[in-house]
Amino acid sequence: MSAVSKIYYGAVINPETLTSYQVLPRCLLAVAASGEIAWLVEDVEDSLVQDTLAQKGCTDADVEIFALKHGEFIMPGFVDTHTHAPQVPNIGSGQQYELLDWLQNVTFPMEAKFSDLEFARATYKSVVRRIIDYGTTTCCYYGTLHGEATKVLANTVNELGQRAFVGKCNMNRNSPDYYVEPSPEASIDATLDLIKHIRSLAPSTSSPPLVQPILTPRFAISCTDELMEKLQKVAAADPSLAIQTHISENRSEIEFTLELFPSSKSYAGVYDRYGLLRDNTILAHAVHLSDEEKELVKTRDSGISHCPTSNFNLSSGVAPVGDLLDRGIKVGLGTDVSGGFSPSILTAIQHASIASKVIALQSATPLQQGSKFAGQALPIATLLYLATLGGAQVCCIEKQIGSFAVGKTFDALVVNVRSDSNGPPGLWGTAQSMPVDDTSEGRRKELDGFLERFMFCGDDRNISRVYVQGRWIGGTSFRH
Ligand SMILES: Nc1nc2[nH]cnc2c(=O)[nH]1
Ligand SMILES: [Zn+2]
Repeated sequence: MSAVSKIYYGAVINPETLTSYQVLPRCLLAVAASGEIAWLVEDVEDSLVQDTLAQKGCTDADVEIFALKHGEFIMPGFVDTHTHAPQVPNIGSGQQYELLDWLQNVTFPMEAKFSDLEFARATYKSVVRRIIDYGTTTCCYYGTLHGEATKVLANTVNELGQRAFVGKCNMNRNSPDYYVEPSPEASIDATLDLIKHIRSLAPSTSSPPLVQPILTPRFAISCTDELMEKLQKVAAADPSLAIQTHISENRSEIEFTLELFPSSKSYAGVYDRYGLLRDNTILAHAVHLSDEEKELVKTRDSGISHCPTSNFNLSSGVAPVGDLLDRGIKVGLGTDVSGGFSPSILTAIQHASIASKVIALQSATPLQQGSKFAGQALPIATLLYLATLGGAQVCCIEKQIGSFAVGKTFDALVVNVRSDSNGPPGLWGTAQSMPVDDTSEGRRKELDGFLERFMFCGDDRNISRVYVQGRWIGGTSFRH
């Protein structure tokens, strides 16, 4: 690890498990020039900061110290495990449709426009900029079916410094004539070319690289058997290559999938048959999986991207996240723009909470023995985990990001709930002055309250700084 280049002093929120997180009102955290966390001391009184720095061999002269104000805190950046960059211009339109009609009437016409590289350049620049400023430090992006436009997306992400997985859609059937790949061969050639391009972007210093390729069969409906066989070969030849797709989002979609693949018993069975369910596979939605499919997903160690905003907006249903968690399946959050109408993971957190409450309200039976989450409202700790460390697990990068520990990289947000953030009024309260109860317990309680209110009524105005790999890349205080 390189020498310490920056020290942060102040309140830190650090996710630990699905049911716990650390609330650290006075933390000293050191970041190395390489972007890794060099050391972290959890509880340091103001009067002891200089002594602690001296003990760690740091003097004011050689490192920059950023002291947070009262009402500011640091937390890990958000992980969006599923979104569609080319659909951002469609946000807020088409909510009258369910999935299959929405794709035909709203989504495919917009995605087709990305054959124009100038349009792709201008749109992706503003899309990625906005997603960073919303606090997403790692994002799993679907591009369009166009290889060249998806290279533009990958280049843009790389230039703006976000951590991401970027894939082009494989889709050679059940799509309009103006927006479909001509053959399985053409689909695979463009995919391999994109993978090569993205891997060539990697600077040799960061491991894993900031931007990684991801195999992206749009969904089973849009891929012929022949294309699925070819995708299987690409995946088998490259076990480190991540995979993303949609699964079991909408009842008509499931019915059609089973018609198209009559030899598979289930939707998950289709992907499994083609070797596409593995530990680095991200499955978006999983609203209507059978128990047998959930067991298959668990056995393969694939992850689920829970996309509650989209699931409500396209009337797809409510994913049984508590049950998935009880089964030990990895779960993260996804915005699924523009099925979802917000690119903010904060909105996904809020809707994940509401979704879990809808399930809890509908659960007629008392909790089953051994179930920790099913049928219950998800607590703050779980929502925080899904948005950060859970998402990192789904992407198989939990050793690098998702929480703060020595050796992990500093992918973080500075959250500001002070009135000078211009954030939502609900957050103002006493954040400007000193804590009402200036004891260690009082400070912890207050910080916990700030976190909860940020998660439930905060927005991008409350995110003043966004860091990826130690580098300041966005937020309201960032000069664009
Ligand atoms: N929500 C959503 N589901 C899909 N299934 C196939 N394509 C899509 C898409 O673009 N969005
Ligand atoms: Zn999607």
